[in-house]
Amino acid sequence: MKATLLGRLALLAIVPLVALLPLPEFWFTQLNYIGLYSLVTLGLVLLTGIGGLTSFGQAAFVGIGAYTTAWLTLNTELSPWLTIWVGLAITAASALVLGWVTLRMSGHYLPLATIAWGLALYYLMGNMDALGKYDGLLGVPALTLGGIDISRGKPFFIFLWLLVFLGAFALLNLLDSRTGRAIRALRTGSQMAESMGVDTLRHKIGIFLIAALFACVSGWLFAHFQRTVNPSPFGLKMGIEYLFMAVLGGAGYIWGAITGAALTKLMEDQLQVLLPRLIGTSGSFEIIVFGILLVLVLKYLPDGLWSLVARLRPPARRTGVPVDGPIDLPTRARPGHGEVVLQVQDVRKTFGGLVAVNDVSFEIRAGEIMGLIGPNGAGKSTTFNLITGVLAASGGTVRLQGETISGLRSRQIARRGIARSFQHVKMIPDMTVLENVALGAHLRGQAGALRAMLRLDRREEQRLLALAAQQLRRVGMADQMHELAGNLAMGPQRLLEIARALCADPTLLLLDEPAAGLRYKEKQALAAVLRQLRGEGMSILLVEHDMDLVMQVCDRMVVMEFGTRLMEGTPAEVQASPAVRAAYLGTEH
Ligand SMILES: Nc1ncnc2c1ncn2[C@@H]1O[C@H](COP(=O)(O)OP(=O)(O)OP(=O)(O)O)[C@@H](O)[C@H]1O
Repeated sequence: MKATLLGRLALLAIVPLVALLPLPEFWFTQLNYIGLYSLVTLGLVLLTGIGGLTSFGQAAFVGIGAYTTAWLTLNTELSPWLTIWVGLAITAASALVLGWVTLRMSGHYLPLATIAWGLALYYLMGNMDALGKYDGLLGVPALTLGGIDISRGKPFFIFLWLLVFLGAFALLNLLDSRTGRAIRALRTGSQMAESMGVDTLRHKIGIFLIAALFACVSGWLFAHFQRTVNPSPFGLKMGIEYLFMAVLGGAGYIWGAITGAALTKLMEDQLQVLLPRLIGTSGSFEIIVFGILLVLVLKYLPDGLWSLVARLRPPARRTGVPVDGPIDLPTRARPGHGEVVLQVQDVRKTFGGLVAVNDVSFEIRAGEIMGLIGPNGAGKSTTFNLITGVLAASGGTVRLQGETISGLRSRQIARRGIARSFQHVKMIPDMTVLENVALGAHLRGQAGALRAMLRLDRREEQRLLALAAQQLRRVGMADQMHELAGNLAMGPQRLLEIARALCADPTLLLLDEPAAGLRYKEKQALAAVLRQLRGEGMSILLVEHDMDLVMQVCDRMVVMEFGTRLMEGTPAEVQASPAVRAAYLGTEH
């Protein structure tokens, strides 16, 4: 922590020191453009590289910041120090509306909507008399601080780059937090994050908003730096160029944003001189080179140039937040041993004409492991998805401790005390095991994005990480907590999912084929963990194909066939049943 803080202070101190260097004015102008681009790409890294949402419309948000301050300072007495807030408010309102409409839909709606948005705003700026049409607005006043003009040269350089670094630190803080883990989970699709209680739509809109606000600040600075605004720097071409900068630098890395912005600006300048000379005619040929470069980077270095630097550093290891501190988080009231925890009553699911689950009923009691077995296509996963809210039931009721949960969304069900694992492990490979597990504790914290950015979340963060470490010890993975999750073998990956689910302090644990892909020893370790959890009073529903494991650990089991409940009984009763044997062998019974 201290090392990080010192490093950041050193970076901030370097800015005024660089300004003291006897560099030609031209270089400061270059660095100023790089800083302005970096502010936009920082937001894009969060949005696209980390959140997995593509926007071609960031230049339009830059335009809003620039035009707002230009128009207001030219037509009213407002100081630029006030117009920035107006620009931010307009940006926030447009980003919220755009995000709210498009982010609810999956697929390519956001990229398409941002293209439409970029084009619409470009033509709006170019056609409004009040905004000077395509000539724009001239004579934007200078930005002054204490009577000093800070809108050009070295003073602008210092102000701008301090903002760039502070913005980068805020984003780094954000990513290293409860909200940051939720944001990083967005790329894996919404199912896993929602089952941890994350409101994925809110988080998507949140990062879209943050990226737009970063772009707006860049536009505000740009208007006072250029002293004039016109639509061309805010068009779709520039929107694509910002995306190129983020991809080139490394869309998953905060420092990749600055790297990409710097390289693009420097290359652009060189190419604009060199290419017309080589070709013998003038034109924007650099765009062709950028296009080729983009293809090459995506093919050979999909994580961008910064990934080369990131590879040199040791795997992420948190030293700042101690993981053995007090946990001190509120816990759920536990049901008494033998009390009914889950009641599945006449649950039904149809897909068109197919009845995948046909009026199935069963109960799970506190402190027992219930197996849900059956041949392929019997309806186990569908039943699992009906309980966890991934699918809406066509009929029947599911109750958790007497409260009806059917019809609720999966994050609402998670809040009520059901935690789950996935048939195909869902985790974030470039986060550490500890961070992945801490994602399971999402609902046990409250700190939001702003608190995280300002580092006011440390007490809570310490508790969440201590809790994650405790659950990792519980499943025997204490030694691996600082490894990258992507490096784990299948056995530990399954245990990671169990530890993550346990972080939610669940009343009921639902495990979807946890033994799939495990070797014998790993299965034994899994069986030991399940028995230990039952010993601690946990109720577990186990959907599993591995009969050895099921017979070893389950107290009772429900057997399904063709969507219906074939029988329910102890492992011995199920094993002795001719009907079950026939179902598995595919013979008549
Ligand atoms: N989204 C869906 N749309 C249409 N049919 C579906 C859908 N999901 C499942 N089904 C069908 O419902 C039936 C039950 O499938 P389900 O995946 O629940 O079985 P399962 O017992 O979990 O099988 P497995 O052991 O192979 O995972 C199957 O016939 C399957 O093809």
